[in-house]
Parts: sequence; C-alpha cells; structure tokens
Amino acid sequence: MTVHHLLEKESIANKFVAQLRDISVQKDRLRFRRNVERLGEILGYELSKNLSYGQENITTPLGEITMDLPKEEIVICSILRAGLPLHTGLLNYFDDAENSFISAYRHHPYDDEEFEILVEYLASPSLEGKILILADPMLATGSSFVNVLSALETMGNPKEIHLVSIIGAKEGIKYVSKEFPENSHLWIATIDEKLDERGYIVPGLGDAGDLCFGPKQQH
Ligand SMILES: O=P(O)(O)OC[C@H]1O[C@H](OP(=O)(O)OP(=O)(O)O)[C@H](O)[C@@H]1O
Ligand SMILES: O=c1cc[nH]c(=O)[nH]1
Ligand SMILES: [Mg+2]
Repeated sequence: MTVHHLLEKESIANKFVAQLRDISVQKDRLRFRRNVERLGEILGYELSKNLSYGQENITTPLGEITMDLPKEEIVICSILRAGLPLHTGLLNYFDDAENSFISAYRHHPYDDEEFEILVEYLASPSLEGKILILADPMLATGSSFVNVLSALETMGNPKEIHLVSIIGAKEGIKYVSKEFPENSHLWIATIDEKLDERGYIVPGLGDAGDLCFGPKQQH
C-alpha cells in the first residue's frame, strides 16, 4: 500500500484538521461536519492525480480543444456514520461516481475497553473492475477498514482500492497495509503516534461519529 500523507506539506488543510481536534471548536457540529467534508474534497483532489485520463474533444462557443479527462469508473463507499460527511466531500468532486454505504461500528458487549466491529448493513453496486474509494475519517486499529474489505468481497473485484481518511494511528496503518492488496493507496491527512486502552487515537480528536451526529446509545 502506498501512503500519501497530506499534512507532510503545510497547506490550508492544517487549519481544518486543527479545528476538528480543538476541544473549544469541535463541539460546533456543523463546522465539524463541514471540515470533514472540506478534507474529503482536498483528499479527493489529491487522489484524482493518480487516476487514468483519456483525451476528449470539447466544443466551446469559439472553437474546439482536446482535454484529458478522467476515464475510470469510480465507486465511493463510506463507512457509517462518520464516513458520511467525508463521502459528501468526495462526491462533490467525483460527482458521477456510484455509491456504496456500509455500516461498521464498535459494539461493546461487556465493557468500555473490549469491543468487536459489527458490519450489519451494505448497499453497493458491483465493484468489478472499478476504482473503489473507501472513506472513513478515523483509522484507529484499522479493524473497520479490514472488516469492510471482507464484507465487500461478494460485490466483485475492484481494479484498485483507495482508502481516504483524516487521522490515522501508526499501528492501524500498519495493519491495513498488511491486509489490503499491494496496489492500494491510503490518502490520509495526518498520522498520530498511538492508541489508548479503549482503541482511541491519541491525541486524535475524540469520537468522530458523535462529533458529527451526537452520541449514540449501545443496544
Ligand atoms: O480503526 P478502527 O479501530 O476500526 O476504528 C475506527 C472506526 O471507529 C469509528 O466508528 P465508530 O465505531 O465510532 O462508529 P460511528 O461512526 O457510528 O460513531 C470510525 O468512524 C471508524 O469507523
Ligand atoms: O479515536 C477514535 C477511534 C475510533 N473512532 C473514533 O471516532 N475516534
Ligand atoms: Mg463513533
């Protein structure tokens, strides 16, 4: 897997990530979701430099020009819930992509520290021969991305997989790199050192799903 680390070079994206992390700003849910969406747009733009292009003739009111335009069939698959605003950002740029939605959430059957990842809902077109973009703003242990990959197996073989995320922990990135095909790419805004005992990224930003949409109750 090739890792593309957006914040390695300073840009306006630093400010969006800082606002997601900042405890005095992140409780504004509208701003939080919009910053996730903006980072989806930026990461999508970076990713677009890696796609295949083909020539097409364009007619303007004054003449003709040949332009290189994207040729790939793209499916954007986001992991509920926190993947939704990232999905919107990606879809703002890849506006004719097909779309998949999958649920993967941490179920705590016994206590706060132990959890399993449950995949319960999947709606997807065929992925056969297509570019699959998998979106989730948090890559902590990496188990959600890996479980989702196996849940998507019945949908066909994508030509290439691009993971899009905002904050990743080193340990989780190592795990997904081992489990995803070698020609996959990870487009990530920033990489943090560690996880705490509950599997949260430190310093991270907290719970991205709750910050986007409010707390949820275990069932
Ligand atoms: O890399 P992992 O260790 O699997 O953790 C990351 C997952 O945790 C979060 O989802 P969460 O379970 O909090 O669901 P939510 O989006 O519904 O809040 C996040 O959006 C990822 O899906
Ligand atoms: O740090 C983390 C880990 C998992 N899910 C989150 O939302 N945040
Ligand atoms: Mg959550």
